[in-house]
Amino acid sequence: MAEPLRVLVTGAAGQIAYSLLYSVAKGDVFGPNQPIILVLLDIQPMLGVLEGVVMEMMDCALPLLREVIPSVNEMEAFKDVDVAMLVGAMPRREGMERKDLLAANVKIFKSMGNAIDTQAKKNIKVVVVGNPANTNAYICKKYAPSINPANFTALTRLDQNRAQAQIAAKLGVSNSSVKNCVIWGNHSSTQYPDVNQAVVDLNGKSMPVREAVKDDNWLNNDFIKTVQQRGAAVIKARKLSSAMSAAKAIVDHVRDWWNGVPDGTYVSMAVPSDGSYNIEEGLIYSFPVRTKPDHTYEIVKGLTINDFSREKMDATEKELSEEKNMALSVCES
Ligand SMILES: NC(=O)C1=CN([C@@H]2O[C@H](COP(=O)(O)OP(=O)(O)OC[C@H]3O[C@@H](n4cnc5c(N)ncnc54)[C@H](O)[C@@H]3O)[C@@H](O)[C@H]2O)C=CC1
Ligand SMILES: O=C([O-])CC(=O)C(=O)O
Repeated sequence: MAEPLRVLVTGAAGQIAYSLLYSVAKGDVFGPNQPIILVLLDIQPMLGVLEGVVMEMMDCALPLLREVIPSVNEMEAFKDVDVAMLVGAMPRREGMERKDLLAANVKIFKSMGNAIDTQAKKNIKVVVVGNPANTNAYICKKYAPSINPANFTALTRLDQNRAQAQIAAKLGVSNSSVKNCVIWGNHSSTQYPDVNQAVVDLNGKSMPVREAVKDDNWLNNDFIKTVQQRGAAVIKARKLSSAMSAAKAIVDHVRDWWNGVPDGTYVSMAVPSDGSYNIEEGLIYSFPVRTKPDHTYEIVKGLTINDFSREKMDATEKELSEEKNMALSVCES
């Protein structure tokens, strides 16, 4: 069997982690032959809850789980980490936008960037989940200059899954029949869910989603708004933000990054822009990416962008650029 991977989950006493940890520990991300050591980081006041989570992880008696290490010490927790799932941050409540969390959360990611820079393995893979996820990932990357910037990503897979599920429900097909829905930009209400490249398997035949749905008005209006506002709708209903679906999306994101996706398909991840599609370089912007079995990815280039898409891609870029400037001034103050 392979050497154990050291996987860190922050916010480990919180609600997303409670759905995430079992899935990671039983092999849904790294596969059935990869043992793991789980490091669970939270803050001092949550230590009691964290200890309960550790007991439960132990009581699952999972074959791949070699060790569970609770921690409230950031520097210790990041030591030699291979993969970090950065969930720990304040969630929003009803009526807030995710960027309203910026002042409260962004300093957490500055401090984690420092810990990654000095403690983690140099090829660490990071997914930021805590909101505002893209901008927190930008700050984390900035404060870890010794790590390849491409190793910092933020989660927009939940948005992709939401888009895919809306299309599948509209067409009455299984979720797995729908492929290549793209999320552009920020994990916020300006994100642009784009089905122009998406395809669906219908009666054994692959066809463009637009052709199958035959309702451009729905695709260009209600569909986009539903995906953009889904997080807020869940908060309104549950009085808590999405947790089960967020955990599932983290599993999907890291599994596909680690293992690669089949030829001809791609997934959405917020990654540092390399200037593709004229998006400001360095911003953590959600693009379609092709992941590969060597744990790397490339942004899918050359997709046709019409005027409708361009306007929406630019609007979400503008928001990210503004968030970046606000975050930098918070971190420098
Ligand atoms: N990107 C995405 O798709 C999604 C992002 N989120 C975001 O994920 C974050 C976590 O959500 P929940 O688990 O529901 O929140 P929660 O409040 O249930 O748990 C957050 C946990 O993080 C811990 N924490 C706070 N500061 C920390 C620090 N410096 N180091 C380590 N742990 C720390 C808290 O003590 C708490 O246990 C929120 O910011 C939420 O908005 C939620 C859903 C989807
Ligand atoms: O909406 C929120 O605040 C939580 C989140 O990011 C989501 O569910 O997409």
